[in-house]
Amino acid sequence: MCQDQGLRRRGSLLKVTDAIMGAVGFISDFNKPTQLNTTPVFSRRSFSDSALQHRAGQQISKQQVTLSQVAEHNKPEDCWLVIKNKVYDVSGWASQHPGGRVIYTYAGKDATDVFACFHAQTTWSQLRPFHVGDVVAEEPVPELLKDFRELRTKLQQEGMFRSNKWYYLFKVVSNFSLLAAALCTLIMLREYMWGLVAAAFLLGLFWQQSGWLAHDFLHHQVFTDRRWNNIMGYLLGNVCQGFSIDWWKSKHNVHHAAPNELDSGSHAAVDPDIDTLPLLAWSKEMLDTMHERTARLFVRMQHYFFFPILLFARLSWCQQSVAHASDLSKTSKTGWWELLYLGLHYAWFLGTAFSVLPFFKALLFAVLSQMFSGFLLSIVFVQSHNGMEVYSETKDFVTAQVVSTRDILSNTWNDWFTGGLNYQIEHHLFPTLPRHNLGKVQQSIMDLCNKHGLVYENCGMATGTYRVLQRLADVAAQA
Ligand code: HEM
Repeated sequence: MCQDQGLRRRGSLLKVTDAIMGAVGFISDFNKPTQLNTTPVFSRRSFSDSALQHRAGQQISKQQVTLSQVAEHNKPEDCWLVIKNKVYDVSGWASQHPGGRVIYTYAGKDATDVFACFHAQTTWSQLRPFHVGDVVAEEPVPELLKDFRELRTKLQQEGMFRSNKWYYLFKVVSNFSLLAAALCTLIMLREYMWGLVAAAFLLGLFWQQSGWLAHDFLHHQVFTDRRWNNIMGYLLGNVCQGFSIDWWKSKHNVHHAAPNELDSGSHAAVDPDIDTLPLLAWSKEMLDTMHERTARLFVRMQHYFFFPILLFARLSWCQQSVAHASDLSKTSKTGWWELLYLGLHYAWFLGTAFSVLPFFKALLFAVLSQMFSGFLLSIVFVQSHNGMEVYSETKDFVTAQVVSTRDILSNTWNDWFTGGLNYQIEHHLFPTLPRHNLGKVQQSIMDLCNKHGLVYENCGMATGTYRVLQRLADVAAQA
C-alpha cells in the first residue's frame, strides 16, 4: 500500500540501474521506507492487554453498522475489520500485532477467512477487546465461502493441521547433508574449477532448501507453540540462509493476504512480490503507473532480462535483510538478535570460503553460490504466481487466492525441489497446513474450484515458466 511514487516517476536509466539490485517482485522493498514489524517474535505478552491499552480511554459502546460504513474505515489510522459479522477496531495497532502491518490489507473489509488462515485457534478469544460493533443487514455468506469454511472444519476434524514431527526432523537432517556435501566438495575438489562450481551449486541448493524449511516453520506449520517455530526460523532463515526473518515475515504475510493485488486507486502493488517496477511489469495497469517514456525502457525488454535478473535476486535479499535488521535494532531488541544471527551466517559462510580458498577464488565461490541460490529460489516463486491474474478490485479470500496462484504438477522431484510449494494453491488457502498434508487436500480444493467455476491452474514446470515469460512478453509489447 505504501508506495515510493518517486522511484516510479524518476524513471531515468540511472535509477533503473540503481534499482536492479532491489527489484523483481520479491525484492520489492528496495528504496522504500521499511515498515517494521517491531513486535518481538518471542513476545509472550497477552494481546488482550495490548488491545485493552490500545482502546484505553475510549468509550466502547457497541454500534450497529452496515458494511458500507465499515468500508469507510479503511486506513491504518482508522481501520475496522469484519470477522464473522462482528466489527473490530484495530486502528494504529500494527506495531503491537505479531503479524504487523498485514492487518491493514483488509482495512474496511471482511477479514473472516484471512483471519482464520493465519491464526491459531486460541487467537479467536483475543478478538473481544477490539469489538466495537456488529454488522446489521448481514449479507448471506456466498456459497463458495460457506463450502470453504466447511472444508476447513472438516480438515481440522481429520487432524490435517497436526504436523508429523518425524517428517520435519528428517527434512532438517537431510537438508544439512546438502551442506555437508557442499563443504566436502569444496575441500576435496577446490583445485578444479568445476569442483568449485559444483560446491557453489550445492551450497545454493542448501540455501534454497533451508529457505523452504524456514518458510514452513514461520507459517507455524510444525509446532503448536509458536516460539519453537520462530527459533527454527532463526536457525534456518537467519543463520543458515542469511535472511532476516522479521523482514521476510513482514513481506511474505502481506503477499499471502493480497497475492497479485494492486491498489484500487493508484494501481501500485499491494503485494510486495509483484512490486517489481521499474524492471518488470506484470499487467497493463502496472505499466500505466510509469508515466515517463524512459521509465519503460527496461520493461520493453523485460522478457529478455528476466533470467539474468533472477541471478541477482539473492544478493538483493541479503542486502535488504541486513538493512531491515539494522533499522529494527534502533527500536527493538529483536533487531539486535537478527543482526547477531545474520553475523553468524556470514561468519560460517565467508569464514569457510576464505579459509579454504585463495582470495579471488573465494570471492568467485561466494558470488557463484549467491547467484545459484537466487536463481533456484526465484524460479520456484515466479511460477507460483507470475503470469496469473493481477487485480485491483476487491475479491473474496478464496477467489483472490485461486485466480492469482498456480500449482506445479506433483512428482518426487517437483515436490522436493519446490519444497512442497508446487501445491501453491493449497498452501495459500491453508498456510498453516503442514507440507506433508498439502497433497492430501488437493483433490478437495480441485472439487471446490470445479463446483464454483474457478479455474484451477496446475501445469508442469516448463509450462509454468513459459507462461511467466509469455506474460512478460505480452506486457512488454504494450509498453
Ligand atoms: C483484531 C484482529 C486481530 C487480532 C486480535 C490478531 C491477533 C494476533 C495474535 C495474538 C497473533 C499471534 C498468535 C497467532 O499467530 O495466532 C497474530 C499473528 C498473526 N496475525 Fe493477527 N490478529 C488480528 C487480525 C489479523 C489480520 C486481519 C491479519 C491478516 C490480514 C492478521 C495476520 C496475522 C499474521 C500473518 C500473524 C502471524 C505472525 C507470525 O508470523 O508469527 N491478523 N495475530
